[in-house]
Amino acid sequence: MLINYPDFFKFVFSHSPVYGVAVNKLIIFDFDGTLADTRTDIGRAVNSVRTSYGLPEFPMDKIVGYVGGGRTQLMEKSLHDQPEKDITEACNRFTEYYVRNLVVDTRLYDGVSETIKALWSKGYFLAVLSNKPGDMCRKITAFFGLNQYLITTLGGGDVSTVKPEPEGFYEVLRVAREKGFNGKKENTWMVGDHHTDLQLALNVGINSIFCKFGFGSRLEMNPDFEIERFNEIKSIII
Ligand SMILES: O=C(O)COP(=O)(O)O
Repeated sequence: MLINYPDFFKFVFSHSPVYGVAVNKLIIFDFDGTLADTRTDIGRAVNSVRTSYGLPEFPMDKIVGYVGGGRTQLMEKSLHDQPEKDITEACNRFTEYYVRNLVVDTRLYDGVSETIKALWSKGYFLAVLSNKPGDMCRKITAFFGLNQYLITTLGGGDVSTVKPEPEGFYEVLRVAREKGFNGKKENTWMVGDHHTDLQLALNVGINSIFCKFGFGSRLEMNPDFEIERFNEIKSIII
């Protein structure tokens, strides 16, 4: 692996208590609709499942409205007109297509790489907590070169529940503490585009930032902050 030395030293210094820099912020990002616009690739994978059952394709915007609660829920909603279905089998068909086509049209939103790097350079602990299956999430974050900045990337299947249940958050917190995070809940942020992200933040008592550029819906949830562009996170947190 090639080490970028200026970045490496920035990390060591900023994450080392020896140098007296406070290591006190944990920022947890949702994935779909927050870091990446994954709509088209998810949509194609869903339609591949529908056609495998002999069903007509759904328009993308309809499918996008079903994303957010993880793969099982996505399959249940996307096959609501197929009475005879085995959801486990449908999930397998979805996975089989999607793992081979994870990053065809998927793109990071503007400012994501640069902002993640800036937050990491400050010594903050960064993590991804998604309802998307964890192995798929990690493949995409790796593809975009984000893994080096993340203490962990957790998704569906890594813990037994999905957001807004708090289990995934507590696992991220455990990893962060193990790596030296010494802050409190008021120094912890959930950044997402979906009501499950905002509900999770409320459930565990951390700050929330709602990404208006994403494709999720906030429903009746009230985030602490809203952003139009990803890089606005810097002015809120730094
Ligand atoms: O795949 C989903 O259902 C949603 O994934 P997300 O939590 O990263 O938005």
